[in-house]
Amino acid sequence: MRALAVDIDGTLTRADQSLDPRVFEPLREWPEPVVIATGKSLPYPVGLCEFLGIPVRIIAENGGAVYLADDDEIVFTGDREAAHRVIEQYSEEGYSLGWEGVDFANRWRETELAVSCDQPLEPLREIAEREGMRVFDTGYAYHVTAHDVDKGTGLTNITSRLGNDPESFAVVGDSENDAAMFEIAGEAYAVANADDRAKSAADHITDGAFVDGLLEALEMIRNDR
Ligand SMILES: O=C(O)COP(=O)(O)O
Ligand SMILES: [Mg+2]
Repeated sequence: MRALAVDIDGTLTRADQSLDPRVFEPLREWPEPVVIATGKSLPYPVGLCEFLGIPVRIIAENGGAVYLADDDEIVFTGDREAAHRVIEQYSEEGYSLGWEGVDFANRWRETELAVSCDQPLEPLREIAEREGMRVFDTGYAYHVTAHDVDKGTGLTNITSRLGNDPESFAVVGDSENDAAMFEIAGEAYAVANADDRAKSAADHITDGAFVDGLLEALEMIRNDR
């Protein structure tokens, strides 16, 4: 059976972004390592692994922060200063990060910055490009991220530390921030609600959306043994 890397938003969640309780048992019982790969900052996937009751193996911040319980080390990559420069210029043009109240999207974020989808995307992309950065539109946030960081580099980092390779992983996700890991994994599944970029990088597109799609993918991965 392959090891597993799964995205959070759009893949383990329902349409309202709440965790679908059907993910608990299959992830707990998966016989190979399970990696939670997300654009969210570290506390979210750490908490998720702890509440699921699985070892903490995570790719956070779109690959900017990678932690493995196996060697108990966090590896950071990215260009936080450049992300700040992008947001500074974006603010000068009259826009903002856009999060209401306390900004939990960025509070613990260490290698990139995330802008609310309420804000305009095009000026953000233009400024990011000028600063040598890029923007991932996950459908849940716009992430200002360095070009040499993505969930694919995160997965490569994980596999080099686990002593296997990305080919030994099956991955499931829903958006353009998953595409890089889709391209290097042994098998890649986009759930039906995935964006076009994720769908075109995937080997399979599930019939079901959200966790219906995840469960369908897990069944196919099990049967492929
Ligand atoms: O943080 C986001 O924007 C999306 O998170 P995800 O990568 O878990 O879907
Ligand atoms: Mg997602």
